[in-house]
Amino acid sequence: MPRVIQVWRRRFYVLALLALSLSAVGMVQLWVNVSRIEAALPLTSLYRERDFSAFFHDLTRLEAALQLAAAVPTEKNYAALDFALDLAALRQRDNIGVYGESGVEGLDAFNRELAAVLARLDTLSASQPPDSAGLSAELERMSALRRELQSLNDALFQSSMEQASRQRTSLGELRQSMSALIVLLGAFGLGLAGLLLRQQRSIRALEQRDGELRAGEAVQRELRERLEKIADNVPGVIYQYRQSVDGRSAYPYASQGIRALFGVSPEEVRRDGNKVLAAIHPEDRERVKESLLLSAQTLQPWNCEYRVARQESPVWVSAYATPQLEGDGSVLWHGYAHDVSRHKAAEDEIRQLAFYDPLTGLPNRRLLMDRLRHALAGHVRGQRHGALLFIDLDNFKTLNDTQGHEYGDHLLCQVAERLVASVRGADTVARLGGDEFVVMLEDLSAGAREAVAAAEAVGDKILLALNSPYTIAGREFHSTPSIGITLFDAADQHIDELLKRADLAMYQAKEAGRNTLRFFDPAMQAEVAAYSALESDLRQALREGQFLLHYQPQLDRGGKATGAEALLRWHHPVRGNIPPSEFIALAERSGLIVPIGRWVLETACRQLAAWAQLPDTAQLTLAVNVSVRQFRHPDFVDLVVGALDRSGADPLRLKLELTESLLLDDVEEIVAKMTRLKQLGVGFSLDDFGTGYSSLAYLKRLPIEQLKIDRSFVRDVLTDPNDAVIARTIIALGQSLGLSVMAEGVETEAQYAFLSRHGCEAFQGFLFGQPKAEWSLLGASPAGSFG
Ligand SMILES: Nc1nc2c(ncn2[C@@H]2O[C@H](COP(=O)(O)O[C@H]3[C@@H](O)[C@H](n4cnc5c(=O)[nH]c(N)nc54)O[C@@H]3COP(=O)(O)O)[C@@H](O)[C@H]2O)c(=O)[nH]1
Repeated sequence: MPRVIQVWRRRFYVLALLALSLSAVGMVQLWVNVSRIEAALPLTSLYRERDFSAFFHDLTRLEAALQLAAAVPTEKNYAALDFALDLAALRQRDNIGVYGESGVEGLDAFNRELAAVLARLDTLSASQPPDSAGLSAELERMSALRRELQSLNDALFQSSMEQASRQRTSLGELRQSMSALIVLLGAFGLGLAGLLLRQQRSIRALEQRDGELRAGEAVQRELRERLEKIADNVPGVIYQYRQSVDGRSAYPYASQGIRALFGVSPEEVRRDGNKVLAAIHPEDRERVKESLLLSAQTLQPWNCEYRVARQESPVWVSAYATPQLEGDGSVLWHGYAHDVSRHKAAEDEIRQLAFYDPLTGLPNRRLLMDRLRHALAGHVRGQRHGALLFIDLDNFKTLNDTQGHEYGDHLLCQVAERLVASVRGADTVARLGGDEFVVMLEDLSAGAREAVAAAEAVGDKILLALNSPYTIAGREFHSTPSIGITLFDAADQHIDELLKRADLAMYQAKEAGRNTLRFFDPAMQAEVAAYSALESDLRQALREGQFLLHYQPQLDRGGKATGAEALLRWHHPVRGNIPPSEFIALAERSGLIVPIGRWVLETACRQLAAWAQLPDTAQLTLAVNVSVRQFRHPDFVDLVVGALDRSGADPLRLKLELTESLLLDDVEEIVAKMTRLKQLGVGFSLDDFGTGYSSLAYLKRLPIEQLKIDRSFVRDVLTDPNDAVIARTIIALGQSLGLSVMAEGVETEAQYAFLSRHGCEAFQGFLFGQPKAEWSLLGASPAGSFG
């Protein structure tokens, strides 16, 4: 086979194969230029190559015979030449119509060779002598043969051309059918390849899906195991609970926690959930059932707290579950339940602390106010009355102070018990603090008169109960109460005011001689209203800076100024100057004394620091009044320290005036606070000495340096022998305790002389100067002497 054809064939196959395989993997579209390839189709079957070699063989033979006849022109050689010619002509004749298109080229070559041989044959014929008859005949025959060969050759050429033309036609047809076949094959191959590809893809997808499914299953298995592990390890139980339409219940799933919580295993309740219900405290069981039923009906989440009965103490369980309606009508809850006993206990404790008095266990002020608010909200205006009884023990502070706190605490607890025993279970007995109790009576009666009678009856009962002797630590003790009563109905919306009314009535009872009860008199209402108005004015005064300080000089026996007392003044924008006696008590009761006292301290310290800059005032001390409530405030020491620091005042020049009433409460804490301030250099003076109750034992322990004789004794010191004795005793007491004694409210020279004669060393009063806004206005001489 010719090389070119072989190459073409190989290329075609390789190309076709490549195209098919590319198409099979979906990478290229099959495109085959058939017309190029068809030319290289195996035409060699039509190519009679061997026939041409036979021709050339004949020519070679003819050539040889020719050469021999030319060289040796014998008859024999001519005969051989004749035979060679004959043979060539014969073969030509046989093969006409056999050659294909490519055979034409071979035939051409053969004819060119043949023409050359025949030319030489003509030359040979012309060179032979004409007398050789046999030879001439032979030559004649050869010429005829030559002509025949020539014509045969022409015919052969013609036939070859026709044959070639036919072959071309059939080749064209073959090309077309081959193209169609190839296209068909290509298309089929493409389809097949696509199909294969698709199949391969689906197999791959299936394999992938299978892999994913397997992986998913593994993940799910792991997840399930993990969830079960979590569910079994969380404190509490995670469950599914089903209630069927026929009333049966079951736990299709319950974590292991169900054992600890309900004392049953998950297996036990898988088909029958009643064991869990049976474990619920009998008092809570119905409530649990009802709430479940409601959840099933409404398909709302179920949230319930209940107890699980235990031999020791019940366990509080908090359960939460969301219901889901099943196809068969049953309800399936997915839920979680856990032990909340500790939370409950903590809640109870917090509630107890927030709403109950730790000493007596009675409701505190907060709970009382809450119940009062509810009581008012529940009442229909004018239809039912209630009553508030404000109870204060008459001599509690004395008892507490002389006998100690424990004794006082015992008394308070016994009072609480007696109060509770004196009223109905629905009524409220509260302790506000200290020795103050409040009893709230509800639903007394529709009519005010009957309500008054009912409240009075309870009040009398309480009076009687609290008057009975108490036994504390084996000793008998007597205590009496003062009771203030006020009625309320739905019209009363201001619970603070209700308490104020009862409080005021209680003060009326105190003023009426104690150990009695008083009803709030509507005439007191004006006072209540005035108090309320004053309170809000005080707040405004603080905000708007309506306060100022006045200074009253304090002198030594020689009349030389040693310092001053800072006295608070309130310049009311409408009412003008309001004296402290009219608002200090209210400020104390409302708690406003704390911010007001803070302002006084800050201002006084700044004044001290300013005086320190001037020679005339640099040596002066400044006394500042401190109320009991202010001193008891936990931040009091820090407040003083802060005021000194901020102003730069010398602590040695600051004197705090405390009242005896301070000593009625928690002396230990008071001593500790005073000691801390004393260590900084701050001095203390005991104001209004002689008017209250002071235990000498405590007095000795206090880091005070001065006693101030109350001005009520000074006022009548010359006319009332008792006051004179008191004044002299205080002076003597001070001397024996190593304390200086100051007489306040000194208005006359005679008072001054008397007190001075009996050893009083320090003085303050109008005799030396009224309180003034500035030191310069006080009229002291440059040496600081007055009068
Ligand atoms: N907690 C605080 N209490 C304060 C403060 N400022 C004053 N007060 C207390 O108010 C009460 C009344 O005080 P005030 O009306 O200022 O009366 C003082 C003097 O003006 C008055 N005084 C002084 N000398 C005389 C006198 O010769 N005769 C006379 N009739 N009165 C006189 O005495 C009051 C000072 O008393 P005291 O404080 O006991 O030394 C009064 O209890 C003040 O303590 C404050 O900032 N905080």
